[in-house]
Amino acid sequence: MTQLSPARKTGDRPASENGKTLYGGTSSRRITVRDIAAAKERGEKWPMLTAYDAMTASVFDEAGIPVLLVGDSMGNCHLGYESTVPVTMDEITLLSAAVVRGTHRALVVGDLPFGSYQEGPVQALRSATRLVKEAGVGAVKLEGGERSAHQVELLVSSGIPVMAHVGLTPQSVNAFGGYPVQGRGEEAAQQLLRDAKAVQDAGAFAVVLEAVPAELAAEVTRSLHIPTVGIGAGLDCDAQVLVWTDMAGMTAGRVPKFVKKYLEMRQLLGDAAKEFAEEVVAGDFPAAAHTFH
Ligand SMILES: Nc1nc(=O)c2c([nH]1)NC[C@@H]1CN(c3ccc(C(=O)N[C@@H](CCC(=O)O)C(=O)O)cc3)CN21
Ligand SMILES: CC(C)C(=O)C(=O)O
Ligand SMILES: [Mg+2]
Repeated sequence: MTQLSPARKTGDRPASENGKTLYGGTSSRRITVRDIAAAKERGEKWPMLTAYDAMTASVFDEAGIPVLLVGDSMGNCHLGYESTVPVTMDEITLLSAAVVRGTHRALVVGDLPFGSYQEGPVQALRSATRLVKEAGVGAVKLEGGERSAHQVELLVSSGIPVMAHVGLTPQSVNAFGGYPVQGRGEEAAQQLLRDAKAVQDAGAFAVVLEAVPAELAAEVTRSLHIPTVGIGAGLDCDAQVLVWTDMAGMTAGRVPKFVKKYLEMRQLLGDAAKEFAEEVVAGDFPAAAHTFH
């Protein structure tokens, strides 16, 4: 039998045999936040990737990735900005709609961009409502722990599932002065625990832990009943997320230390472009098979 997901530590049969796992499951209906909660109950780990267009999203959907994040990392990965800070609601809405159109099964989460929720719960609800109505996302994500708890509460009570994001919150790059690891030292660790608890209490269905020591992420994961989604947060989170252009080796320049490259896409695509160019220059393309008469 092909094992689509690893057997659980208990030595049970692979959870995929019942057809209900997030990754490797056989159900073709769209995944919901209830499925995410059930996975934590089963102790099942799951993968999440970013996506910024329908074509790439359909590849990940067909590969069985259960949750796709239309990250504001589109700013630097896709739109040529220096950071995520300039990304607008128009940009997130346009690309989120494309990702929803490209998928059948994945839960699509739209990232609320910088400036679209910081004014308060009412602004957050206006922005999140737009993403749900115009793009069709199943959930939204926003950055911040205690400081964003009121926003999370109003969205959730209005019927919009929220993924929170604590630790390194890249929209605060100008305040952090870069992208340093968070939660180092007793005081910072206690603050991170309070942040994670605050968004759980406010009703978030999951929380991203970015760039925090593995031991602290493990402690947060043990103390919450909602799943933690790690990025640079060690092995003991319930889920793992990577920016797709990073894991595919497509991102230009340096990538964070927590990235593993599963493909050298930049190199491969560049080689293909050069081969096409050389055939054109040499008069070898198009051949008979690509020609009408
Ligand atoms: N392509 C891309 N990948 C990402 O993971 C990502 C984005 N863009 N844009 C938004 C944020 C920014 N992120 C970043 C960017 C840099 C580091 C980084 O270089 N961190 C240092 C940590 C050094 C330390 O404090 O010890 C590192 O060396 O990894 C981390 C996260 C994560 N997000
Ligand atoms: C790195 C993930 C969690 C994110 O927020 C993004 O891609 O924008
Ligand atoms: Mg983001």
